[in-house]
Amino acid sequence: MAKAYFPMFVDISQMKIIVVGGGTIATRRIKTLLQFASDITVISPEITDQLKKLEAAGKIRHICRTYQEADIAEADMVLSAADSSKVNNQVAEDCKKREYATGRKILISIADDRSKCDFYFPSVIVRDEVVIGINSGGQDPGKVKQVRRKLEDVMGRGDMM
Ligand SMILES: C[C@@]1(CC(=O)O)C2=NC(=C\c3[nH]c(c(CCC(=O)O)c3CC(=O)O)Cc3[nH]c(c(CC(=O)O)c3CCC(=O)O)/C=C3\N/C(=C\2)[C@@H](CCC(=O)O)[C@]3(C)CC(=O)O)/[C@H]1CCC(=O)O
Ligand SMILES: NC(=O)c1ccc[n+]([C@@H]2O[C@H](COP(=O)([O-])OP(=O)(O)OC[C@H]3O[C@@H](n4cnc5c(N)ncnc54)[C@H](O)[C@@H]3O)[C@@H](O)[C@H]2O)c1
Repeated sequence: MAKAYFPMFVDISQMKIIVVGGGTIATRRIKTLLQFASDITVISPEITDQLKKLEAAGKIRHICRTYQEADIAEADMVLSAADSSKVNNQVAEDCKKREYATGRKILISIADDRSKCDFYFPSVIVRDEVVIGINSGGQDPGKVKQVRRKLEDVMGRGDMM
């Protein structure tokens, strides 16, 4: 592997998480995050039916409009998964600007540009008290998905995946 990333298991249960975009990728990641976090706000003019259900169940908040800079002001973690590299890029820049102004770290993941990610969103399997995170250092997310499926075949599929 060219550059392997260390799998650091972090407590995100108290983190304020902002997700920009409410499409396929945002939905997949929010479903993963909900196993570990509860303060998740989605900023998006449109969201998937699955996200609508999660909002109706009180699991997430939804702000129904396009992204604005102020949205990331209090965030601990920001995921940007809009279908516009201009928007995703703007989110990354605003987070860096905010970090510089406050000296407070914001963990950033930008879905269409690995070079702007502070961390890589892992593929996750949770079985009882065991959490497995899979990652390819940004090299091959498709292979990561294959490995996750093979592991699930061996372990049996959980309810969440
Ligand atoms: C693990 C998983 C978690 C999740 O997303 O939940 C994940 N990607 C998954 C799937 C997937 N991603 C892509 C495809 C279609 C192509 C293919 O088949 O290969 C598929 C397959 C599919 O969707 O079926 C394309 C893609 N991915 C990235 C870029 C941009 C770039 O590389 O710069 C592009 C081009 C996008 C474009 O077109 O613009 C970037 C990232 N994707 C990451 C995570 C981070 C690195 C993790 C690692 O490498 O280990 C990283 C760097 C950053 C981040 O986003 O945090 C999830 C599998 C979950 C599961 O199924 O278990
Ligand atoms: N990292 C990965 O695993 C991976 C895999 C495939 C695609 N991608 C990339 O992820 C991004 C999203 O893909 P998708 O399939 O979820 O797209 P999608 O079309 O399903 O969803 C895009 C969402 O962004 C929202 N949006 C658009 N403009 C916005 C704005 N200004 N502010 C807030 N929200 C806005 C839309 O309303 C929609 O909800 C794309 O850039 C794609 O290239 C990443």
